[in-house]
Amino acid sequence: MNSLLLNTDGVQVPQLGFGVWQVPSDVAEQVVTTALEVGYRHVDTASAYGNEEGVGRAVRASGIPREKLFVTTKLFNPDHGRAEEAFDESLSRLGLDYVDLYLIHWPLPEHGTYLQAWRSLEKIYRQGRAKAIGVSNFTVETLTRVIDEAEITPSINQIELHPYFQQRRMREFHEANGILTEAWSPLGQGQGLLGDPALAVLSEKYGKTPAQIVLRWHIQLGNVVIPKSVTPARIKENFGVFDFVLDAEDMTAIGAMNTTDGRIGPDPDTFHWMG
Ligand SMILES: NC(=O)C1=CN([C@@H]2O[C@H](COP(=O)(O)OP(=O)(O)OC[C@H]3O[C@@H](n4cnc5c(N)ncnc54)[C@H](OP(=O)(O)O)[C@@H]3O)[C@@H](O)[C@H]2O)C=CC1
Ligand SMILES: O=C(O)C(=O)[C@@H](O)[C@H](O)C(=O)CO
Repeated sequence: MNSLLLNTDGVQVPQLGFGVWQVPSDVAEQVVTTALEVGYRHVDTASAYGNEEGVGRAVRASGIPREKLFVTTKLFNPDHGRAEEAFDESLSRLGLDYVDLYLIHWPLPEHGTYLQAWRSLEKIYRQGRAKAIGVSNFTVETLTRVIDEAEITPSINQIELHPYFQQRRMREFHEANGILTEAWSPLGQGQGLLGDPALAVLSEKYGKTPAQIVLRWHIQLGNVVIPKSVTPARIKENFGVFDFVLDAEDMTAIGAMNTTDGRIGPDPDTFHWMG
């Protein structure tokens, strides 16, 4: 399993993780248990997903030493002004003493509260209760403000990223600032992308499924990647991406799949969902 170094105190993140958006808490307990049995060591949840309890139960029952696991959760939008309390509530639902990564879920630029929230995350980090801190859905503009005005640069920005929406500008910005790019909806939510004829050609060439081709592309780009599945065979399939390498020509071919209107999820500049 590949790991990437974060910009904070030598903390490493397993490059392939397991996402649990839209998974009810009891199902999350089952599928995280399956994922940990398959070999995943990194789980991505959020307060907004309503499944931190199930994730925590699976993590605690796994028998895997806590330091070998990487658990991420996120500060939900209505909690920007009470981040320390919200963090305590997440820890308590997870039943853990610390998380490996705590993220601001959305920047909500019109509310102007993300810097205040970030200062609370810095405090949580200094207390050792989050081994690393980062953001999600931040744009060049909102990230620049954090970098310029806060003391700690976010270690990761988790953003929508898949072959139809490749986020080149954000990836370049992250690289220039020592921030890791983490891809959400990395399989395009399993919709049209996985049936694309270009992926069928590569699937045939490498003897790998379209999902494995896409995940391998993310790995070779240097993204942290967190596919979600509640299907045991797919959970296993998505982990099978470390035994082959896409050649440069095929990386370029997937690079050419980018579209100008490929976004599936909300636009961070205008998304103000309060739950
Ligand atoms: N920070 C943020 O704002 C956001 C973060 N996220 C995070 O990213 C994670 C992943 O993103 P998500 O939106 O869930 O979408 P993904 O791109 O991971 O796709 C998940 C969908 O693809 C299907 N699928 C999974 N594996 C395969 C496969 N091998 N073959 C065919 N279909 C497959 C799943 O079906 P099934 O489950 O039925 O097997 C599910 O419907 C989330 O779970 C969450 O942790 C997501 C959105 C926003
Ligand atoms: O999954 C997440 O982390 C999200 O933020 C999304 O659910 C997002 O809120 C959304 O897509 C709502 O439609």
